[in-house]
Amino acid sequence: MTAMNAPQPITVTVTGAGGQIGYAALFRIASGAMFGADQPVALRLLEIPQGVKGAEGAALELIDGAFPLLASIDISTTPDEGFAGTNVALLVGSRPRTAGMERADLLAANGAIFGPQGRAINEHAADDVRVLVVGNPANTNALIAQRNAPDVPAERFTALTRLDHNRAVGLLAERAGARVADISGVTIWGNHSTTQYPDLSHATISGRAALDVVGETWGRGAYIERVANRGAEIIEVRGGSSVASAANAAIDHVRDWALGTGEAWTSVSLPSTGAYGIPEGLIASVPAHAVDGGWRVVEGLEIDAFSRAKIDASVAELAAERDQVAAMGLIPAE
Ligand SMILES: NC(=O)C1=CN([C@@H]2O[C@H](COP(=O)(O)OP(=O)(O)OC[C@H]3O[C@@H](n4cnc5c(N)ncnc54)[C@H](O)[C@@H]3O)[C@@H](O)[C@H]2O)C=CC1
Ligand SMILES: O=C([O-])CC(=O)C(=O)O
Repeated sequence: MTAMNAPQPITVTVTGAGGQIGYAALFRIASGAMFGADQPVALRLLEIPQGVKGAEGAALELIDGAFPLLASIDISTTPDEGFAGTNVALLVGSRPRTAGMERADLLAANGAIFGPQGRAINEHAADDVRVLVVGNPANTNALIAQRNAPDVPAERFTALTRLDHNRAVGLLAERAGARVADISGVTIWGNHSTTQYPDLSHATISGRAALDVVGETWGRGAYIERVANRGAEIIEVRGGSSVASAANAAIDHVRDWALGTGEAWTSVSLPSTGAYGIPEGLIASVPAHAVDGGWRVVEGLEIDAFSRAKIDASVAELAAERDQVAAMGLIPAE
């Protein structure tokens, strides 16, 4: 018997769907991990011609998964089609850095991807579209997409620092011999890069100050380095960059955005409205609750001198990236 009031499917577009993170994410989205066990999803897989076979293969396997919540699968190679009517856009596909490439080359190559994608989202996505950028350099790619989508509210554009957040929580739990569920109040500030600041100042483990449990020497020293360089550690050990944990974090991010965080907070890269001294417009990681389908930055946290310097350094990197892409004409003038 068909359910009488089955909800309409939520349309999710995944770019780079033929790549590794796409492969790890699609099956979990289809299984209900993103919106819950009662919410159907329609998947749109957006690839470039070179990657389309990977997307086609994933689509064949999605059929073979016989997921009851999977309403449809469409594959496209143009952003206009790929974002048509989309409610959630996961921008995973991007140009990885290759040997000899300067950061400026990477920013230019990605500008050529995220500018047109931003414009296509502006023109063709659903009115309630929510965007999560995973492809690196994620924060600045998100800025490029957002600034090319002037009709979409700026706060609908976010970048992934949930993987950094989850790493920070996981490594703290391991060190303290605690359960992840007993940890709260961890924050990642700034850029998804090695300048990020994993901040334990307000974190607790079973109600005790985390810095008292693990000690300041570690919590404000080796811990920060470990979290900030975890991506490189994974590459060294696995021989390839994080895939399943990145897909997991992207799903956590969208699930919290859609369903809410309750009392807990998480870390999200959001367009700044000036909170905590972060220049307006930069897409920087902050502590946030999700309430009624929107992010609310956690207010009133005390920032001591150590934290201030760390936040400022990462935010300065974001400002420099913004200035570079502005100089290249990849974001429209203010
Ligand atoms: N923010 C974060 O925490 C993390 C970000 N990443 C980043 O995620 C990105 C994807 O990683 P993987 O899936 O492992 O890479 P991958 O190389 O396996 O897949 C990327 C896919 O994107 C496709 N693609 C490239 N340009 C595209 C475009 N214009 N439109 C649609 N598709 C396009 C490629 O054809 C390829 O299939 C990389 O930029 C990586 O650095 C990875 C881990 C964590
Ligand atoms: O470091 C990389 O290349 C991939 C990445 O963003 C991460 O693992 O955090």
